[in-house]
Amino acid sequence: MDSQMAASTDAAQMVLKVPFVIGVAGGTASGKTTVCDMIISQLQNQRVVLISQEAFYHPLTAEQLEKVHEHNFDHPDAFNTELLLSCMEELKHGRGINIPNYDFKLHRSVEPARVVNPSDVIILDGILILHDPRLRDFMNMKIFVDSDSDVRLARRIRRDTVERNRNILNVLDQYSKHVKPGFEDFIRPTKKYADVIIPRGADNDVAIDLIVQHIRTKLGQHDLCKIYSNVFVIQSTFQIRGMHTLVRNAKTTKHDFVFYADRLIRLVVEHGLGHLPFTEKQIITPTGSVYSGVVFCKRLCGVSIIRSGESMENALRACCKGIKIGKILIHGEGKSGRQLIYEKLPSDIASRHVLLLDPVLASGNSAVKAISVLLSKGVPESNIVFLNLISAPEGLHTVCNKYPRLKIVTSEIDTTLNKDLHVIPGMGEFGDRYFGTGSRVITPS
Ligand SMILES: Nc1nc2c(ncn2[C@@H]2O[C@H](COP(=O)(O)OP(=O)(O)OP(=O)(O)O)[C@@H](O)[C@H]2O)c(=O)[nH]1
Ligand SMILES: O=P(O)(O)OC[C@H]1O[C@H](OP(=O)(O)OP(=O)(O)O)[C@H](O)[C@@H]1O
Ligand SMILES: O=c1cc[nH]c(=O)[nH]1
Repeated sequence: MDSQMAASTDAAQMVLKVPFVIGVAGGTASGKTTVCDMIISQLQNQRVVLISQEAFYHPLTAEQLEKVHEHNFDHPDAFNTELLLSCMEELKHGRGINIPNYDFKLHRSVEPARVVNPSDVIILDGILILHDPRLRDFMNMKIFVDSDSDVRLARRIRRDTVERNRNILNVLDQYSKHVKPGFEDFIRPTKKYADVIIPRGADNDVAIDLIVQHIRTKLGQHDLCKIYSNVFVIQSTFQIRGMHTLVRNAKTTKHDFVFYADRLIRLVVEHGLGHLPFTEKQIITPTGSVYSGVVFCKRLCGVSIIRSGESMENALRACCKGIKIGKILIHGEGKSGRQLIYEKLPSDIASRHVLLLDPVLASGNSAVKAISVLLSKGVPESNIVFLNLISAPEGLHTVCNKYPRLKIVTSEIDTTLNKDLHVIPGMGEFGDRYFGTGSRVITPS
């Protein structure tokens, strides 16, 4: 494969929509299926697929079939988790799959297999769906349906005797031998992995509404924001797209570039300030009424990465009167080497929240170096908000993996980097265009 093809394949991988995966666990007859159905029916205009862990039961051997009443269907070993993991890997990469069509009477899968197409949302449900850490790693949201055990037993008896035609004594025998111990030993312990625990199962409309709202928000976000909860992209509008169209255009004059870059920077700075802590305050308005408001965080400072980061200082000063701004100069050596050349930072920086300024996040090497300087001065990682105009996925992966507690605020996430580590589509050499020092146009490789 030539380098151009390799680059475009990489770019295609980057733009591939990663599904939002939800795991729904809970004891037998807790109402998992009903919760999933309610979520699906509320996510009307999304491509949603439900995959039940029950489809992945190992088929019973002839010997096991003879003693089916003694078989433990409530143990993690009863499931072919390796097969489920490989199915999830395929779906994650946008490829359709066939999953077993498990027959509960025959205790094995039957033809035809069920075809599952790539989807925006994948819901995995099952008693032990949160048990294997590798499966949990696929999930963006983990739910545990927590219903009263007496209610669950009553539902189970009704379901197995009325709907599945089973003998009540066998149902009770299976419950005390396997179902209850399986719940105590393996299912209940997975509750601690859940992001959301739904008490009263499907009767809890409020919890289900909140879950659906969260999923809708996540679906509207860039895939990287689904992966990294510390990445924030400012809400796109036609106005913002229009400004990006101007600054990204190679033909835009220096004057216009500076004008529109400044407008975008101002928006990013305002958004970034919104991530600082506030304290509540009530004031009296001229009408004599009480207004319940907030007071801005006072202990903050800016730090710009020279030279492009300095273009963001004016916007920060315009928003925060008299703010202290430190500087860091980093020299790039080859593709990954970064050396600190100079730093001048407020002496009490360790007790401040820091807005780190750099309009372009490319490989992330400069950012990692600058952040390590801040940490070495005693700034807590969670006190840093890194502000960008554009960010490449590679840089976001690098910074977020190394520093998961800082926040990154950006106005757009680009597609990829080219072999020279320029952001694609990007806006070229930001510093040269802003300060008028160059005329080089970067060609996509
Ligand atoms: N008797 C019997 N039980 C089985 C078999 N296969 C699975 N089970 C039981 O099915 C249960 C798993 O399904 P449940 O969690 O009850 O399924 P569900 O219908 O999705 O439950 P909710 O949606 O939460 O109401 C386990 O407790 C197993 O004991 C089988 O072939 N025979
Ligand atoms: O994520 P990275 O791959 O490290 O690249 C990003 C760095 O590149 C740009 O600076 P540049 O080196 O062009 O210097 P300048 O600001 O002086 O123009 C940008 O302002 C970042 O500091
Ligand atoms: O595309 C890029 C990459 C690094 N720095 C820039 O200014 N632009």
